[in-house]
Amino acid sequence: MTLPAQTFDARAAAAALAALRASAPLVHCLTNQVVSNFTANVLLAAGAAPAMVVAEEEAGEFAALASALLINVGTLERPQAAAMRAAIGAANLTGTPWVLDPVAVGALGWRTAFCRELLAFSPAVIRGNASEIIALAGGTGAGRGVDSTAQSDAALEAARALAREHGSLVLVTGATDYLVDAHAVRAIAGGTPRLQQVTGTGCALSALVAAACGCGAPRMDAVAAVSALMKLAGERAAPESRGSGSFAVALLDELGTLGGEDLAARWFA
Ligand SMILES: Nc1ncnc2c1ncn2[C@@H]1O[C@H](COP(=O)(O)OP(=O)(O)OP(=O)(O)O)[C@@H](O)[C@H]1O
Ligand SMILES: Cc1ncsc1CCO
Ligand SMILES: [Mg+2]
Repeated sequence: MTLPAQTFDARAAAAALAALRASAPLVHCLTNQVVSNFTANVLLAAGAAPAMVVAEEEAGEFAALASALLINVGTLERPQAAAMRAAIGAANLTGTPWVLDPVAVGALGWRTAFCRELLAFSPAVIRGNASEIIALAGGTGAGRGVDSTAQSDAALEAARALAREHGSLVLVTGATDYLVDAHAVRAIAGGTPRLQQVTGTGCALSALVAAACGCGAPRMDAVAAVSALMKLAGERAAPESRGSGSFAVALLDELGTLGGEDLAARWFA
């Protein structure tokens, strides 16, 4: 049975965001072609340092010296799959935490099998929408392409099963984000549906999750912090913008401006 969700610790998250900004983690991104540039800009805005080192010949070398690694299968192709295996292998040898974003898992067979194979290599965090998390855990969660057809709370059982089996934290995103480990569920509510009208906000959040894993703060607090940061940046950007284009720009501005004290003021009960 799923545990009742508690709200997250906004003060601890605020401290974790400060630690992220202070440490400027170097995030190695093996991500999809659609969101690569946006992801790099989101990381920079939040105070991290992005690097997209994509060749199989270099991916292991770079993963070994990065603060954290992001694996996102959104536009997976065979050479990229080889680079991902190399990067994860090196990351696990050197203790670099890595994050899995299982884009469109459940909707497509090859990437579903690939992501299930990767679970054996213990991702620090799995971040996906509800359909992806349900499918990754073995359920019938096929979304509509890269989009979820389920609400995030429908994926809580699946998230807990993944957390238990693989020792990962799982962040299921949606109107409420749920951060799940084997013992607890923390809810981060808020944001704006506008976040779904710009491609790659979830993918870029997964990169921020990697930054959170590489910043030295307690992992649960740091991942909650970046979930809350994306939600609050969306809330602030929405009224400043005229449509998707200006929303994306305002979102980057807000990601760079908001600090831990803003998270605490928004969510501290
Ligand atoms: N209905 C909603 N209301 C508020 N925030 C939302 C809503 N749906 C998603 N979000 C937020 O949008 C961001 C992306 O989450 P989403 O679940 O859409 O990821 P995704 O489907 O993987 O996105 P993408 O594949 O485009 O990168 C998260 O910050 C999430 O909290
Ligand atoms: C639109 C799209 N197609 C493959 S990956 C991606 C980015 C959002 O997940
Ligand atoms: Mg996604």
